Formats: sequence, structure tokens, C-alpha cells
Amino acid sequence: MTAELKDRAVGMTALVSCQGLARSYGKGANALVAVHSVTCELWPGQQVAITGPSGSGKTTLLHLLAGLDRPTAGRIAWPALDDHPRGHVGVVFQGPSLLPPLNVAENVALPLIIAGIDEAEAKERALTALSAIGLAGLAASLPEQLSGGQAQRVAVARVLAAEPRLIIADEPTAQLDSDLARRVVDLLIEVASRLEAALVVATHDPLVAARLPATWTMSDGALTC
Ligand SMILES: Nc1ncnc2c1ncn2[C@@H]1O[C@H](COP(=O)(O)OP(=O)(O)OP(=O)(O)O)[C@@H](O)[C@H]1O
Repeated sequence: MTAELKDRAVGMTALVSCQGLARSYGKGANALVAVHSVTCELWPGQQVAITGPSGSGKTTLLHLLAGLDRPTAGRIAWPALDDHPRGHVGVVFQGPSLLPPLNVAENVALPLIIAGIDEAEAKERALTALSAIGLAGLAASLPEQLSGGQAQRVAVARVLAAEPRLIIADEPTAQLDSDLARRVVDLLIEVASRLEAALVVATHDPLVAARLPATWTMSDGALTC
């Protein structure tokens, strides 16, 4: 954590707090330990990249942090979220994540409607988020009409519209060329800063990692912060 963030963290409550976190797949002699001994905290406004070789446990850890998966050992809590991460976490995955039959605005509005927000308000928030990211002109387009870079920026607009407290991005730039990768990660940083959300980006790309103020490293399931 930077000194500036430490100062700001005084009086703040951690968004996520992990102690001795582990996740194994399978049981007994065949068990595969994907993540182990992870102790870390994430604070509002904190922005980190997670790097590490393929298979080192990055995706497994991100799913645990997002509350999409449960640890097999250790403790994870979301103190600033009353321990209920659902509804407060925005996730951007690698590759296509938009629903093909829905247009861009409907894709951005869908999580809000699922969360119980009135349809008209959800559509308005979707259009506001798309405009903020400079994508208003694509609102009526279908996902198949978008380039890979445009589709990833729409996925970021979907996160912005939902106004999460924690943004988790798993290889969000893996299929993009380096210029587009930089634009997408800069957009994530801008959105996280605007929302004062914590941002965690798993990436293999050192240029992407370098755009974030801190880098954590995964190696054989262990995290070095
Ligand atoms: N559902 C699963 N069942 C069994 N093993 C799994 C499962 N998901 C992941 N693993 C294993 O857990 C380990 C960590 O995988 P994980 O996907 O978290 O790594 P990663 O660092 O994200 O890899 P990559 O950079 O290739 O995406 C790997 O050995 C993987 O094969």
C-alpha cells in the first residue's frame, strides 16, 4: 500500500480481509492446492495488479475475493460490505461476456435489472455509463457488431453502471493488442477512481501491470503482496 493510501486508510474499513486463505480442488491424495496461505487486505481506492505464471492460482484467488467461490481453509471477510460481497462486486472477465441477443445498452442494464432496479432506471443508468466511457453511439449495437476492444469497454461500462465497491478483472486485456490493452486498463483505473472502488487486475502483461500503482505476485498458489 502506498503511504498516501495508508493515510487515507486510517479510519477506513477494509473491503476484503483474508487470513490463511486456501482453496483445493479434489480430495485426499488427488487434491490439488490452487491457493494457500493467502493473507491480504483490500481497501477502498486501492489498485493492484496480480501477476504470476499460468496455473499459479490467480483466477482461483480472484473468485474467492469476489465471493464467487468459497475457501477450503482460512478466513475471508468483507468488513466494509457487511460481509455480503454480492451486489458490491463488479467483475470483468477475459474474452466475450456480453449476451449476444441483447444490445449494448440492454447488456449494461441487465445486472441492474437482476439486482431489482426498475427497468427504466436501469436503462438510464446504462446509457449514462456508456456516455461516460464514450460509447453512447454503440448503445443499440449488438455484441456481434463490436470489435474485441469495444466489447471489453462495454464490459467496463457495465461495471461502472453497477457502481460496485470492489472491481475484479481477470485478464481483461488478454485478447487485445497492446494499445487497446492500455486503453482498457486505463479505463478500469479511471472507473475505479471515480467510484473510489478497490481494483484488482490479474494480468500476464507487464505493460498492463505497470499501469497500476502496485503489483502482487502469485507463485504456486502463494501470494506475495
Ligand atoms: N475447477 C477446477 N478443478 C480442478 N482444478 C482446477 C480448477 N480450477 C483451477 N484448477 C487448477 O488450479 C490451479 C490454479 O488455476 P488458476 O486458473 O487459478 O490459475 P491462473 O494463475 O489463473 O492461470 P492462468 O494464468 O492460466 O489463467 C491450476 O493447476 C488449475 O489447473
